[in-house]
Amino acid sequence: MTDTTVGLRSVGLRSVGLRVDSLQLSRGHISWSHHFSVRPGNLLVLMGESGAGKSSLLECIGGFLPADAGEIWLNNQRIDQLDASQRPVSSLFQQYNLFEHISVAENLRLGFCRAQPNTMQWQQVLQACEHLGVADLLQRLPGDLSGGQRQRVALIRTVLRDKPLLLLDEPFSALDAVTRQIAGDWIRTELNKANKIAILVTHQQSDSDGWADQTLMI
Ligand SMILES: Nc1ncnc2c1ncn2[C@@H]1O[C@H](COP(=O)(O)OP(=O)(O)OP(=O)(O)O)[C@@H](O)[C@H]1O
Repeated sequence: MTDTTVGLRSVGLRSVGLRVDSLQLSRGHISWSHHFSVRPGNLLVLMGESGAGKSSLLECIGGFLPADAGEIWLNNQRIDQLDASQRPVSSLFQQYNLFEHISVAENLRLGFCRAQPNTMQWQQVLQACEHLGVADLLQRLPGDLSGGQRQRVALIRTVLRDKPLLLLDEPFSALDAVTRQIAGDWIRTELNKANKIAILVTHQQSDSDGWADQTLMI
């Protein structure tokens, strides 16, 4: 069994933020035990070799893989017993989750309640699109985008949704070095602005060096 125990001492058992408490999960004959916490506004970078269980942990926190034992608390609410659709979590998985039959703009709107962002929320989306270099793609279908463009669109939707916890599974894997830097800096800024928490899976030590408040190796 792989065991990750970090952070609880520094954050204490305060109820704000994310607390993953003696969480046990398994896949086939592999099992993991996780015990850590993350403060509001902070970014936890999750690293480990291929197959180590990084995506499995995100899937469990997101509600797509049931835990065998333990609890997950977010801002004073126990969330591990909620269905995935009810968890206050916004996830970016490796497949990017874009709907192919609707435009980029419509995909971005889907991140918001009844697909109707208010004026301020839509303004933030448009600013993010400018900043990340996808503003001229809004009327295209996802199938007409490159892998890196799709990834940035999905990242914008995931980060700007009105959810306090972001799960980002290799969000920069299709980006060149310059765009990666811009995207990482942008995530950091958005976390600080909205006091959100993010768990970001990566294979690059430089992502941890550049943006992490804490790093968890599994
Ligand atoms: N849907 C599944 N059904 C059964 N086993 C799975 C499933 N998904 C992953 N696994 C297994 O669980 C283990 C952990 O996989 P996981 O995808 O969590 O690792 P990872 O650290 O995210 O890997 P990578 O860096 O390659 O994305 C692996 O041994 C993998 O083969």
